[in-house]
Formats: sequence, structure tokens, C-alpha cells
Amino acid sequence: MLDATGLGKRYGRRRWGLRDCSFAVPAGRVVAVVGANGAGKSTLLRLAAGLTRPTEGVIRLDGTPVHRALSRIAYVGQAKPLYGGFTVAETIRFGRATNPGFDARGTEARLNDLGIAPKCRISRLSGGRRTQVAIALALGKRADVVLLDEPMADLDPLARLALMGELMTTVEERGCTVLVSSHALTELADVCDTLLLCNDGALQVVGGIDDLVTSHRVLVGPAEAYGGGARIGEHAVVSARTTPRQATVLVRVRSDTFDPRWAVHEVSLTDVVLGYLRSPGTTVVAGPAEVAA
Ligand SMILES: Nc1ncnc2c1ncn2[C@@H]1O[C@H](COP(=O)(O)OP(=O)(O)OP(=O)(O)O)[C@@H](O)[C@H]1O
Repeated sequence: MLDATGLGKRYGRRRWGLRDCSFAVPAGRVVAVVGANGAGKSTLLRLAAGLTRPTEGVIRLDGTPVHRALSRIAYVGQAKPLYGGFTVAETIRFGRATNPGFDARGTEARLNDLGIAPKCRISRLSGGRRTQVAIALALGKRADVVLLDEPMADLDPLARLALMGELMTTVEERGCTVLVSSHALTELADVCDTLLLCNDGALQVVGGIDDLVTSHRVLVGPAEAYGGGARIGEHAVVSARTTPRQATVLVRVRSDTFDPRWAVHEVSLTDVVLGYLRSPGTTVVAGPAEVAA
């Protein structure tokens, strides 16, 4: 279980990168960490990696503060710190020398499958190839928690699919927990089961993606059917977009009963994320039991 209580990180004297952040993610989950630019995603992942200490609160892995559990955590940040002068084979040897239990053979095989030969020099690889090496090294560590910050940013569509497939296989085989921060919501929806949505330095939504998708609907109807309130019937309004003629409203549903003036649409992860990002004041935070369900 990776859990945080009252977690916060302040940069300098006044600027909070993240504040009052509490969640609990059981082992074996694949977590989408999403939010606007500057929302606090990288800060959260660096705190989870033990690379930066919290200003307040705590983040633990199975009850131990993460900075005392570093051998169980693998992290790939946005800057991929590989030695340009090393070959891929030397990089793998370095991984084995610095991480007990490192899967050198599996890492080499994984990179070979991607067409990255052991003798390739890191400095000669493209940005996307370097990302693939960095991720292969992180997975080779056989860690209990894998943290990937924007891993898809410089991967082509096929490489993104391959990465998502690899993450699913790794989680199925090893039961580890994966946190992936990304703006690629469609790819995340295919592989992630849990959502952590950061908004302006706070955790706005925490929960199981299936639960979130089944408990929300988009209602489309005539503008006069929506009075601008916090509810439509018994359903809680998350956010609304209106034109003089039409209202499009994301609601958190309370029942199957809807005013017949509304066309009711099922939602995707993207609909949920965009709806909450448009409405920073609306928060949904599931307890550990709900995330675990
Ligand atoms: N080292 C730092 N020093 C000062 N402020 C920082 C530092 N790192 C992050 N911040 C600030 O903390 C806030 C959160 O930044 P963070 O990088 O965690 O956001 P993010 O959600 O990962 O953004 P992006 O999607 O653009 O990568 C921002 O306001 C950012 O300017």
C-alpha cells in the first residue's frame, strides 16, 4: 500500500507545489496521475520516489516513509539521467551493479525486442529511444512501486501502446504498483484502474476509474433546463458548458432517473477529467476501501 497523509511540498518560502494531499493506493494498482501543467504531478511523483522530502505530512510504502524504502521504488523523471558515454550494455551492467535483484537478462531482451542493441551508445539514441532505455532500467529493478513521469511525451503511438502493454504485464506478473503521470488520457484509460487528479497543487479526484466512469453522466439539453445550480434533479453538477440554446453538463449521478428534457450520455475517463478540471472547487476523494474495491 502506498499512502499519503497531509502531504505537502513548498518551494521557497511561499509557493506550494502540492498541499494537503491524502490518498491510499493498494498494491497492484496502475494509477493515472493527471492534471493541468503546473498542477503538482511531478512534485507528487518526486515525493513518492523519496527524491524530495515533504514540507509537511508523510508518504509511506507499506507503513515505511518512502525515503527509507528507496530500494523498493523505481522512478523515471522527465529528464532521463542516463550516461551518454555508456553503451546500452554498459548501462544495463551499471543497473545491475547498483540495484540488488536487477533483471539484467530481461532488460536486455526487452530492449532487443524494441530494436535497441546492446552496443548502441546512449548519446547516439533518439530522445524516444532513451526514454525506452530509462523505462526498461526502471522495470528491470523489479521494484514494488514504479513511478513514471510523462513517459509517453516523446514516444510514438506504437511505442506508447507497447509501453502500456508492458506495464500491464509487469503488474500482472509482479503485483507492483505503477503511477504514471501523463496528458495522454486515451492511452491511460486503456491501462490504468485508478485516478489521481491534481488541480492547482491539490488532489481533486482520487478513485477507481471504473467507479468514476459509471457514477458520472454527461447531460445535454436545452439551456433553459439548467438553471445554473449545483444540482439537476438529484444529480450533483460537476461542471457545465452553456450556449444560448444548449447546456452540456457533467453530473455525478445519484439514481437512474433523469428529466426527459435531457439526453443522457455515458462518459469516458477524458470526460471525467475535463469536467473536474473545469471546476476546481469540486472534489471527489475516495477512501482507501473505495480505491481498493
Ligand atoms: N524546483 C522547483 N522550484 C520552485 N517551484 C517549483 C519547482 N518544481 C515545481 N515547482 C512549482 O510547483 C508547481 C507544481 O509543479 P509540477 O512540476 O509538480 O507540476 P506538473 O503538474 O508536473 O506540471 P507539468 O504538467 O507542466 O509537468 C508549479 O507551480 C511549479 O512552478
